Amino acid sequence: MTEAKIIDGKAFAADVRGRVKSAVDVLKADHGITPGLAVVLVGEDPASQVYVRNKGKQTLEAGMNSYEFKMPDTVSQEELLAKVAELNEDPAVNGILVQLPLPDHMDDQAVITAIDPDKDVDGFHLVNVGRLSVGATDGLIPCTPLGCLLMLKDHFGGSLSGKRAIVVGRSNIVGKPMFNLLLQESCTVTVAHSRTDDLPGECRRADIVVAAVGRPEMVKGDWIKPGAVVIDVGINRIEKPDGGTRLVGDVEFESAKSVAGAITPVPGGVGPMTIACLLRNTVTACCQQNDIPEPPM
Ligand SMILES: Nc1nc(=O)c2c([nH]1)NC[C@@H]1CN(c3ccc(C(=O)N[C@@H](CCC(=O)O)C(=O)O)cc3)C=[N+]21
Repeated sequence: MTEAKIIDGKAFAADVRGRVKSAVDVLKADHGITPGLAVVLVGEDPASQVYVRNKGKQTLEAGMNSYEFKMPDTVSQEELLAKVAELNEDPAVNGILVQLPLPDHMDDQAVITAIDPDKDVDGFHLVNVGRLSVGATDGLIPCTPLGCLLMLKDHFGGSLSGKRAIVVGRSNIVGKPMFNLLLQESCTVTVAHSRTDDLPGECRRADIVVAAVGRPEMVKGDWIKPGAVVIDVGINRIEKPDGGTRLVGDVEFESAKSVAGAITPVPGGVGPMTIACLLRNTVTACCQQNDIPEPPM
């Protein structure tokens, strides 16, 4: 048995960002338009600040405009909604991302609902959830599932038709949209979760395993069908024996690697693709708002 191919999400994401940049160049040269992404961060969470900084940096590197708004965690929901309303009306802003989770005194769903669905580059608005579930072509697709799908299609040379897929996890931001995307690609899809009977047995039937449960190293190597493709969405920070911390996924990488046909690592797998797809969605949104055909990405 040969070892799995390690899918290099970092390299793949750099490639997607390159294609996004080429699309941005076309929009600038042929239409005089520079896409803009607004990111709103409420509070001082250090990890969130790092993510927001990376998003801003990569947005600029792709040739787009980046607008960052930091609000203290004492801000009221009304003030945040007023900011969202202002960004909805601003023609320079094609995409709006409000970093989640919001502080406890705010209602995440109410804030998402306030975003113009056509600027909702996270794809979390109910209108985009609905568009995805009916297979509409004008929706914005959540970045993490979209990144997973791009890696899977690349691995299989374009078509996933007929593959047996399992999504472990049923969240609104990964599990459910991933189910819809795989179904649309004509996979036979199982959605498993904490109450699933015989989760190892369900996983062993799958040609494609997408792990998105948020439990460190839960999916073991002997749950994987030999040759299956494993996409690990988890990003869990765990304590090392020496007291430091390290990042692990939802899959036990070492044992899965010797069984799978291909596997994404953590870090360097799905994470970088999430940000690349955010930039891609911003270009998609910009083209739709300006009635311009989307350059190939
Ligand atoms: N409205 C909203 N949209 C989001 O998309 C969103 C959000 N809120 N809140 C926070 C989470 C988290 N998130 C990540 C994106 C990239 C990496 C990433 O690139 N990770 C790298 C490095 C990880 C590290 O070193 O910490 C990797 O996996 O290789 C991780 C996490 C987007 N989020």
